[in-house]
Amino acid sequence: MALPLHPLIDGGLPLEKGDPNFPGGTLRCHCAGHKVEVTLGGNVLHNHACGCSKCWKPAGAVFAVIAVIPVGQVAVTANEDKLHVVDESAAIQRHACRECGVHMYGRIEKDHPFKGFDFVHVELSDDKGWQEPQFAGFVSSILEQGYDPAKMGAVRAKLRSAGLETYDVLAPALMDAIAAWTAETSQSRL
Ligand SMILES: N[C@@H](CCC(=O)N[C@@H](CS)C(=O)NCC(=O)O)C(=O)O
Ligand SMILES: [Zn+2]
Ligand SMILES: [Zn+2]
Repeated sequence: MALPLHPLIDGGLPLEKGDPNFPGGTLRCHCAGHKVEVTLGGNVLHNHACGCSKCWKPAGAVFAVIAVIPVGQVAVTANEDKLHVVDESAAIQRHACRECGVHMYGRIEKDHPFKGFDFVHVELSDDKGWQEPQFAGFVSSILEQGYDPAKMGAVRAKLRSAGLETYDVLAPALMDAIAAWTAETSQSRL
């Protein structure tokens, strides 16, 4: 059964590994001209598939592929005036191109365990060597967007066959980091 999930996951297994010495590269939006460009000064961390409704996905994809990178390694290098924040009330302020809708980077401005990291989609770059997706998160969230519940077993099996363990929030190491941050910040407020 063909089960398209995302071009980076569908196109041949196992996933091509990233280059540990990769120096970074440039992300470009989908506009034909006057593309928004974001230059990343290093490789990404915690790259993963995300099934949530808020992350940008290419046409036809069920999952987004999204990673984090320190804010200091992110620079908008062309056509910044085309960017707008998709949802000002979200923790992650997703800066998208007004014309093509592609999310160029997401930034957290409020107190949050991941503040200091930006969220980016490496598929917007032609450069090779980006860290490959490490796991699939928010998998059950695809149902909230109308995905057929009968296909969930096949979706999880396909993700696992690509080497991506599936979680309904994030992978344990990230959940631990969030919980430890919550404990630390609540104690400091006592
Ligand atoms: N089930 C919800 C989950 C949304 C969600 O919590 N997304 C995660 C992963 S990207 C998040 O950290 N969101 C924060 C935000 O969007 O600001 C949905 O699909 O909309
Ligand atoms: Zn665009
Ligand atoms: Zn998401």
